[in-house]
Amino acid sequence: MKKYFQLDELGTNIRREFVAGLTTFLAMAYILFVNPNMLSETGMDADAVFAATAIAAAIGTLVMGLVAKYPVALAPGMGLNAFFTYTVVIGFGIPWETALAGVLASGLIFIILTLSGIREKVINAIPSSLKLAVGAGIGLFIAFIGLQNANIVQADPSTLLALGDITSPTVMLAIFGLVVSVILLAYGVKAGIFYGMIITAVAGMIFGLIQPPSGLSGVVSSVPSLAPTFGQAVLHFGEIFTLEMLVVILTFLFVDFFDTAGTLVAVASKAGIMKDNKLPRAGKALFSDASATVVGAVVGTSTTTAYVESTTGVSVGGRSGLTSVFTAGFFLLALFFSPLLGVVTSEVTAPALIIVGVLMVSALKDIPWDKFEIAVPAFFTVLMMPLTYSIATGIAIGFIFYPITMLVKGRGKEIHPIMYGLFVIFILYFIFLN
Ligand SMILES: Nc1nc2[nH]cnc2c(=O)[nH]1
Repeated sequence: MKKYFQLDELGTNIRREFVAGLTTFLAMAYILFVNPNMLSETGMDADAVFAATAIAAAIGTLVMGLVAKYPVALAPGMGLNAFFTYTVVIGFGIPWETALAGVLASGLIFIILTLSGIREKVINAIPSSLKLAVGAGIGLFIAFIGLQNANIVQADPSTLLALGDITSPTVMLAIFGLVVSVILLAYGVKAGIFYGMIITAVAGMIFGLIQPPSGLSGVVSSVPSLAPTFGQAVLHFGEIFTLEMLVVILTFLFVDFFDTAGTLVAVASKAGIMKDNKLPRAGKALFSDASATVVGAVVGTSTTTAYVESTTGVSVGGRSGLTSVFTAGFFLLALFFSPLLGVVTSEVTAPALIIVGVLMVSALKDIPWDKFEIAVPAFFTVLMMPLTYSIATGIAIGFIFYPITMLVKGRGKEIHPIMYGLFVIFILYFIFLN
């Protein structure tokens, strides 16, 4: 096992990979509750979606760990589950079974794109400064998710966003967790984020903000049935051949493509596994991601994708695919211990998400801000991710500016032809999206 995962070469060990796998799992565990909650608004069975979420995450993450050997975990994405629920099913009135068939189609197209090597070529054509910007933007995005989940920031009718009610006990618990985790990390404790989560959960139980598990039934439960959602995507595959579904499928494809590319680069840079600004084994990592979407659609969930939360595991030392194998194992275990996961509330995970933001924005220091032609696309890439609540939209806006500023500054020769292609595709994306 040590040899297969090259633990010695990567300067890691089984214990550290285990803590990393558990940390990533805990940072992502909220999806086990958020996803069924959201998708059930379409009429899907919440218990089946819970099981589908855990199974899709476990299989996708296991393949990523074993085949691509990346410390990257996967689960149904928060951007695309919202698009699936609120735009496709509730907005367009498309039945969830057909929408799920659309997810399946996008996953299959992805596999074809990956096998043809197109995805890998696109990722490698992105200039290093924009790759850094993507990583930093994802950092802001994930910190924003954390701040929002913990209600440290909240919606405001006049300014869109404002500070939340920081005197509310649950918000105070999240802030307590944040301060504890920051102090542990400042002292150099590698698993500071993980210990911070445990301390926050225990404090939450002591102060009555988190329900402690009671008795055996509060800890273990049977695996919910997948029957209501399993295979519906396949059964309804014949319904995707409409113009409306074509737009839906292309959106699934587009968002997943760039979200995954940005996330893989961000996590790989953080883990120090990028070589010459390129992703080693990129094809395998992309294939793992694409097949996870297919598995997810078949069992009953919207697009499964590489999670930015994987950086929490990397930040406690996770470097190899073994981290992912452990994370996958926890997702499988979660199927049996679903009541226990109630302890991992958003107040417990929020500090981790916010601190990961701190760690990820460090990429900003390597962007040449004194070069206006780079500063502009990098700035929009970073800023628009949290503001539009979409990694893919941030990338699209930033990448539209890149050839414009580079050409005007007389640096046209340095632009990779693929970046021109993306310029056109992103403009078309915005035209047809609206
Ligand atoms: N990269 C990524 N990470 C996430 N974490 C939660 N949701 C998402 C998502 O949609 N994309």
